[in-house]
Amino acid sequence: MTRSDQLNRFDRQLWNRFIAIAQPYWYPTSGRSSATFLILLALLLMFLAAFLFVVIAIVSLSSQSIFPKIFNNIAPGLAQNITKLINSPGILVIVATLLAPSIVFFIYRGNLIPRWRPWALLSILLLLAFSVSGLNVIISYVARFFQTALAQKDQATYWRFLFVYASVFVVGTPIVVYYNYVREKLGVNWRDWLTNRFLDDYFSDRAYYDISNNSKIDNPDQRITEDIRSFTRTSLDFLLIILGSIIDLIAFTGVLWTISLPLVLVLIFYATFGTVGTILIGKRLIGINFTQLRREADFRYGLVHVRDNAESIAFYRGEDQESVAVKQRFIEVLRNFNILIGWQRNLRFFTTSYNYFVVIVPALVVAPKYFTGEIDFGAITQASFAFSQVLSALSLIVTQFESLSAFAAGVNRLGEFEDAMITNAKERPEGATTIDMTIDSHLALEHVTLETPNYQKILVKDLSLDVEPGEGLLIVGRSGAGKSSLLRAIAGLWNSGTGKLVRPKLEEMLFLPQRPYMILGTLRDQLLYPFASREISESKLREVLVKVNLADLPERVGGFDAQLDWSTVLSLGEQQRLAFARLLLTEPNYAILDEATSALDLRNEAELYEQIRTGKTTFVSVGHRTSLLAFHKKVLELDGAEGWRILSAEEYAAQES
Ligand SMILES: Nc1ncnc2c1ncn2[C@@H]1O[C@H](COP(=O)(O)OP(=O)(O)OP(=O)(O)O)[C@@H](O)[C@H]1O
Repeated sequence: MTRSDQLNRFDRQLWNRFIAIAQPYWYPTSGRSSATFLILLALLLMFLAAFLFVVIAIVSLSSQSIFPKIFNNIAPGLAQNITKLINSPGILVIVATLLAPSIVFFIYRGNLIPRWRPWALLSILLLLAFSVSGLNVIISYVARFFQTALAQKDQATYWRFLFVYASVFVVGTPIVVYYNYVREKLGVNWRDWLTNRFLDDYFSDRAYYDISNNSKIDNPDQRITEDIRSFTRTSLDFLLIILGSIIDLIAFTGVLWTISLPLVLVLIFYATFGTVGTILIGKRLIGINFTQLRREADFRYGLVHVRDNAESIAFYRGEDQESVAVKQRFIEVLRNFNILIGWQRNLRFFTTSYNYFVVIVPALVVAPKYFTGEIDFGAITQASFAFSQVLSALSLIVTQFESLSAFAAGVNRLGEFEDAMITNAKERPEGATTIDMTIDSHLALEHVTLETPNYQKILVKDLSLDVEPGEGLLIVGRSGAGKSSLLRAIAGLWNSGTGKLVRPKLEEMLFLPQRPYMILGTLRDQLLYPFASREISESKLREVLVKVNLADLPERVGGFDAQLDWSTVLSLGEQQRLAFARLLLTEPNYAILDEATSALDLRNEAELYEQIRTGKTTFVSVGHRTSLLAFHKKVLELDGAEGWRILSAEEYAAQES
């Protein structure tokens, strides 16, 4: 089965992924906990329905006893029905529906109390959802009464129910407004929680680095921003749509049943036909939506890439090519989008005609009853309304299929991303070995064979060496020989291969990568990076800037709290000197420098190394210049064909001269 076939389906994997992402906000995931979670949710619904009944009963009975005449005019029979229910065994069901969930929630309180906020918001939201559905039922009755009064020219009843109609809206407005507000609020809280969880996973165990090398996971940025936002929003929307549908189904099937039984049967047949038809026509949409999300993200990334590399592109005058490349990505977006709207069109042929017939079907079935005088005029409108309500409840898949398929695509993207972060994303072949890592006070490699992460190429074979404190090692070799890769292995970024690596804790080492890295932040943040919480006085910062020949920098850029786009404002050499300033402030035991002075003139380079040599720091450097020999005792030469040699600095200098 191909990957896109897998994405095309509503299946168990999709459900498991959905639960794995959605559930932890509400209930911890482990073992069979998703069954517990779903049961708790169902119990909450039952509890709220019973609770709402109690509230309505109290309000109705007390209104009836205070204003019996008005109440019986507006809601004939309501108080009697409630009293009948209270006096029947039905009351036991209601009491049980209130008690059982309370007991179960009490038993599971350990897992629920820390998550009280989402559950409280959800309870309010569900109560409001019940109220909105209840309002719809009330409106259907009130409209029926005043339309019948209209047809019968019964003025008094007409005005009375028109007034009731208006009052229902007055009560309904805040309910509907708050229903939407609480839904958004819960959506935001959930997004907040889920985004932070994904960010934590993304930054732990260097998952962001491994994912950047993982060809399956495109555009993690979009997954964390857009995909999570639409996930939380749409999940809540679906929950409420499903719940609303169930309530409507129960309430309006009752209404419909009292008007016409055949209509209920026609309805069930019609809805089943619609659902099956929609799934058959629409199932391709999930895969197409998945591709659409990816293409949109690729297109946006194309533009971000141009922004990040604006100067290089401008020097090369690469506009034409960049524009073609970006437009090509946009063409891909549109190509898939055209397929998407083609399938949406096919689906809509079906759903639109399906929806048109909703108006005709009840009229066909109910009108003869009106002509024979079996039902009143208002019942026709009420039947149509109830029919369309129940039908849309039963046709959930028909009406929601497009958004459901987009949602499924989003769930797959997030699920895949989460799997990659948790399993730590390295695409390792079966039986692949890794280099052992041991923490000690010195740096040493014992019989290390280092391979590229995908195990396609051996970079260096059976390498053993020792870098004692104060000694210093210079790694040389032609371009592509594996010098930077060896540093990556020391840092623990790469570990494909065999052998043993001994090194101090990472806190005692500082790596300066080949391309100086400038963070988004102030000059002070820049200097303190990556240990931003240290308290270092401004005079100390100035002292260090003097040492790296950047004494005038604070004045030039507007002080230590200036925020600039540092990687464009500073020259490459200035960025390298700033990186050295970090080194001087951190004073690590080992400094690992990957051509960290390549953009500097010889004098500046020598001065920087000199500054550090006076401290306690030992160097491991990669570089091509023989001038660096003065600061290192040993030289490791990689020949680019898995071989290596260790020489003293003097031997290497003699060989080069
Ligand atoms: N993420 C990666 N996956 C697979 N191979 C890689 C990856 N990164 C680099 N390589 C390959 O590993 C080899 C060694 O790369 P490395 O960056 O260590 O070279 P280097 O000796 O530092 O070169 P230079 O002096 O040009 O910086 C190269 O052939 C490179 O193409």
